[in-house]
Amino acid sequence: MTGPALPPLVAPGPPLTTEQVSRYARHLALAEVGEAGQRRLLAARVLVLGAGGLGSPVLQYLAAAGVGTLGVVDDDVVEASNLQRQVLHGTADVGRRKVDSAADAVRAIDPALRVETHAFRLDDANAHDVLRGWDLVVDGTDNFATRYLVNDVCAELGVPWVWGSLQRGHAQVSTFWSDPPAGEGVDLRDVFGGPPPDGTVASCAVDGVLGAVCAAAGAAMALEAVKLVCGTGRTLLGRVAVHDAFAGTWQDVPVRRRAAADVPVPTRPGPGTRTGPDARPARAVRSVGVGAGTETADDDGALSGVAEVLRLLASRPDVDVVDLRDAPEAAAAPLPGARSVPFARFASEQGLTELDPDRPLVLVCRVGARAAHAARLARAAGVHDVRHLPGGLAAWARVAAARGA
Ligand SMILES: Nc1ncnc2c1ncn2[C@@H]1O[C@H](COP(=O)(O)OP(=O)(O)OP(=O)(O)O)[C@@H](O)[C@H]1O
Repeated sequence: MTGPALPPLVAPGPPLTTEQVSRYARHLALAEVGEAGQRRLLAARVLVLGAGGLGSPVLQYLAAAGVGTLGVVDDDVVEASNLQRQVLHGTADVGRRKVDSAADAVRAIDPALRVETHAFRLDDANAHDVLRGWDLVVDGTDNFATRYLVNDVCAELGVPWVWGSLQRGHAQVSTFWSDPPAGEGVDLRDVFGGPPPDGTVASCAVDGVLGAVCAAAGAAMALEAVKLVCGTGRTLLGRVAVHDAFAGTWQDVPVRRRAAADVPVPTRPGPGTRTGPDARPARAVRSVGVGAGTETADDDGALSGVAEVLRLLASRPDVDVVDLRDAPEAAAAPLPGARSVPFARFASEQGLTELDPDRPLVLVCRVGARAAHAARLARAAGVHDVRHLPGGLAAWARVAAARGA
């Protein structure tokens, strides 16, 4: 499945100079970019939110690609613990404002580019002013409040935006545009409803993140920006690309515009939620974030605890108990009797079509978010009896550790 062919976001700028012909020779050799595409890139205004793990590769590749005006918004300073993945910054930058370090890095790549820095936090009060006037927004921030703010303000302004999210060895990337010139408009609320309740999703600081996953996801986000600016290839509009770095896989999860009747709990005025591989109405959901940074929780089918899963495993051989953890997570505290299907595979089109709609399904993961999201996908795929374990297998892992498993 691919997204719609979209027209270019940006009109071509002036003819290329001799220097530019030389610098962008490898782009010019590509029919998909060519001279017109390069002139569009040079004329483009792209705002990058966050100069951290995702923002670093995004800014590097957009600068190298010749995006003429780059905006950078970040209110943070560089810390030593950032250097493992925030490759825009070096040891000498520790303590500097990230926007200053990022601007220097962009200018080192190409001093001819314009860089606009905003060393403050994007919030409700300034979002319209900050996001207005850009051709495209690329969000490399790390929190739900900012993502949903960006989603809703971009929808109001009619601006497309590229989203990325990371956790541990997972990444998710997509393009959202509420009212695109071709294809169906979708936004973040179509995927996850709304932000999760506070404290339900662990941060990267707690959960860790593999540094190079930022590069994989950030490069995918930069690619989205290049395709949108040039009107070339197929973007991820209507799909979420789900990367499992430990498994070495990329999967596509289709996204559909939510039905008007499906109303979630939005943080700002707006319609409801809907996702999944078909157009049947989803159950009312409230959303949260996933193992990969974002998932959706669902009150339906919630099991009471690990003990209930163990009882089902012992007494109901007809129940399909699926462990959605990655192989390393599951290996640390295996759940005997459960079938292992890592979340990215489960959520893929192939994974969902392999489900038996008439077999009761129980979904478990590490902290509960992936299982809740997978439950929603499984129901949308037609499975009648789906249950999941809020809170995940953390309690089971403690038991396994105490037993010396
Ligand atoms: N609303 C916001 N406005 C401006 N910048 C933001 C906003 N929300 C997040 N950011 C920035 O987005 C970046 C996210 O990157 P990342 O998570 O890799 O970095 P980090 O917050 O430094 O990580 P860690 O929490 O591990 O120290 C951060 O630099 C953060 O300051």
